[in-house]
Amino acid sequence: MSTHRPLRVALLGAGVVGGAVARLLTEHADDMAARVGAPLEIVGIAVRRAGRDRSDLGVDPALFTTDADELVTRADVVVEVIGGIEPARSLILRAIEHGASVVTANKALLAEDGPTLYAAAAENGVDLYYEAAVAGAIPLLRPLRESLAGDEVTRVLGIVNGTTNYVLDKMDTTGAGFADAVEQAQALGYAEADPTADVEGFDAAAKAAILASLAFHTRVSGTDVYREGITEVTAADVAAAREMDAVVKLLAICERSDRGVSVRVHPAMIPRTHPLAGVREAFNAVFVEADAAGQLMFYGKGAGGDPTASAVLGDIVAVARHRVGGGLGPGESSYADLPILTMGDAMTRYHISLDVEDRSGVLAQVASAFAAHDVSIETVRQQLVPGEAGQAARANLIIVTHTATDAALSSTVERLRTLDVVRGVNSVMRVEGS
Ligand SMILES: NC(=O)C1=CN([C@@H]2O[C@H](COP(=O)(O)OP(=O)(O)OC[C@H]3O[C@@H](n4cnc5c(N)ncnc54)[C@H](O)[C@@H]3O)[C@@H](O)[C@H]2O)C=CC1
Ligand SMILES: N[C@@H](CC=O)C(=O)O
Ligand code: NA
Repeated sequence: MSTHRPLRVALLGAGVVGGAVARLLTEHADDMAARVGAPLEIVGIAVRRAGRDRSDLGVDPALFTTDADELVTRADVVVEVIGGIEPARSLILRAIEHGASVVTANKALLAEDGPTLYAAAAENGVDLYYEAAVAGAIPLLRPLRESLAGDEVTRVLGIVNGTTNYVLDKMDTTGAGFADAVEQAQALGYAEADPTADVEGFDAAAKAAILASLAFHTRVSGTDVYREGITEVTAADVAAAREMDAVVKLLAICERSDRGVSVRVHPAMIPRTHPLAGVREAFNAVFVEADAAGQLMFYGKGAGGDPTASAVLGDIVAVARHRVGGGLGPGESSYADLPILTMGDAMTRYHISLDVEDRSGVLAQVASAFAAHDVSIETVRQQLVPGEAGQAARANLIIVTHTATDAALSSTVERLRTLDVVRGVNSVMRVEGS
């Protein structure tokens, strides 16, 4: 039995994640004490509104407070799960200045201003842990920060947003509409307080920034990440992918080359045979490629109260152990300071669907637009579109390119738009994973 004094834990937020943390911390109190070497005592739970019935959490109602500023000054470990930039940032900094170690799930804040928090933690000799911030329950950041610290990571590629994966999966498998699928994801506790962060790709971009920073020992913020969400993905895009035996996924791609670091988040078609294509509902999956380790794959629940709380609890145990036994976990590592490349430099492939006139010379004109930008075509498929009486015959051209820079590919599309024989560009989507 440990003789160490109880460690005081302050919880900021009792929403989807905070509620699950409070409940699990209480239910597993004995096991947690044994693992840490000291009892963990919840000294307060900051909430926005007092008086709500929270009896389902199984914690003493006297612990709820609306005074988060005061609460953070009397804790050994502060767990921030309110989300957003402010007041989360000020509360974390105040907690650190008062000597508390911090556990947070707040990827938005880390991607916006992580270095300020890491510096404050280092200056005050406390831990700042955030495993839950990327891919929920999946142990991913600790492997990057610790297990792979001796290797050189070259690529991190994956599905890191549960809400958008859920939405795209429902659109593909049940033909659900976009808005209905988003509502379902919200009801299941996957979506952010404002689901715009999910569907516009901000959440995945924040996670990509955190992953790239850890993987490449370089500061990458959310604004360094090229971002496209899934709001422009149409049922026709999903159907076009199906025709190619592919699926549409929102991918986060962090790559290191001789020239620097490229970090992007956008929807892409991936072949159904690719392991990421089988990632359903709100699950996440991330591939990591490292020089010596080769390919690694991480898979599991990336969103939801209990799965996210699992990662938070793991971090609480880690930082509490340091309180008992001494020492600190690794801090920020940004020594490599690699240049951040633009999206134009990224190497990718395009799937382009064109509405063209069905007459001689059309293919040659289209092909010349690709050649002009040194973009090589992998496949071309033509489908005749039944024309209306008296109108010129039309065809749908579906072109998949070989790999080229995104700048060359997007210039090619611009050129295609100017051709007389091209009546319209129906859709353009990147292709990854083959
Ligand atoms: N829900 C999920 O699946 C995951 C969430 N996260 C992150 O965890 C954090 C929390 O997310 P959720 O629990 O889903 O959000 P939520 O909206 O369910 O909970 C946040 C809670 O904080 C409370 N709150 C807001 N301002 C406050 C303040 N000043 N003082 C005290 N309480 C305040 C809100 O009333 C709400 O109950 C966010 O940073 C989110 O990005 C991370 C991974 C997964
Ligand atoms: N809203 C996020 C929650 C986890 O980070 C998601 O849908 O993945
Ligand atoms: Na995680």
